[in-house]
Amino acid sequence: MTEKLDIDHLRQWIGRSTEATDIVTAQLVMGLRATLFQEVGEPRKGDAAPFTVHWCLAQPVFPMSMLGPDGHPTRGGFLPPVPLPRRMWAGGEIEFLQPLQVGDESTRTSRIADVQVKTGSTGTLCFVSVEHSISSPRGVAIRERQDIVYREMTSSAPAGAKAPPPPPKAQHRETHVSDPVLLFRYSALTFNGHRIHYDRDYVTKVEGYPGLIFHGPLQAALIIELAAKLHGGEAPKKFTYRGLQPLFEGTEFSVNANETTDGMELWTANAEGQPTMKGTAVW
Ligand SMILES: C/C(=C\C(=O)SCCNC(=O)CCNC(=O)[C@H](O)C(C)(C)COP(=O)(O)OP(=O)(O)OC[C@H]1O[C@@H](n2cnc3c(N)ncnc32)[C@H](O)[C@@H]1OP(=O)(O)O)C(=O)O
Repeated sequence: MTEKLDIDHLRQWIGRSTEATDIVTAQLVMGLRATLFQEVGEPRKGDAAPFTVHWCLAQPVFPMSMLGPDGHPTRGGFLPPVPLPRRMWAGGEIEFLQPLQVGDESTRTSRIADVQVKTGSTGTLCFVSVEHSISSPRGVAIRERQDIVYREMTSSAPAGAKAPPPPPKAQHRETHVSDPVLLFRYSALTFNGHRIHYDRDYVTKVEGYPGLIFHGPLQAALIIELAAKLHGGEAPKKFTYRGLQPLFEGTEFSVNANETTDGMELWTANAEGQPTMKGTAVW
């Protein structure tokens, strides 16, 4: 049973802000490269880190006694106390201004930008948008908006679910396997205690999904790295993305790109070739 959503109360969180600082270490860069299927190498001070290393930096650390049932910090601190039980990373927009480097001290300033309730095909959704600005000693490195969605506990497939369309064709495709060890490594790198990524009993019996869920930011990170690789190693100026459906453990998945007149359309897809996250990159 879900508590009633008091949107006026939740919107009082808009404008709250927080700041945290961390250092881009060579060890972190090696771990992230390995998790992004890149050559690990021997990163040295001043070497560029993977483009989304900031998602591993200065993550909130709370004692075990302050965690909620899903493994995230109890809501109602920086994030509003949304009473819907199932949290997901919905999407966002990132502007890359300059790369973070090994040895950088980086500060992230975060602000709750919006809280909205919507009705989707899967039930009630509450979106919380958080804006972040990430700086390095050379100035602002990244600006982004992250959309987090909280979902009610619905039983099954979206109402009126139809047969999926044919999988989209890709000019560029990389395939990997969504091994639970990969998910565990990314949870560890991001100090993300969310049980849906590593606790199979919890994700299937409590949240009702068929298996462990691949992180949204890990899909986005792989997409961004592919975009940059296809564009001479340069991160897009702007990347806008949205999670469409969960990607589950244990299957092959792909990272895909099509060049367009303005940049690239990119997506991750499950073993059936159906997109699970899609994004647009412009340079
Ligand atoms: C880290 C971390 C957690 C994770 O990584 S969780 C894993 C990654 N995330 C996902 O797998 C989410 C995949 N997406 C979905 O499952 C569905 O898209 C979702 C979010 C359940 C919504 O599906 P619905 O079918 O119920 O929604 P509709 O398509 O009918 O849309 C209803 C309105 O909501 C807006 N909307 C939908 N999706 C998004 C989105 N991704 N971002 C922003 N807004 C979205 C849509 O535009 C509709 O709005 P209207 O104004 O047109 O009504 C961790 O926890 O840390």
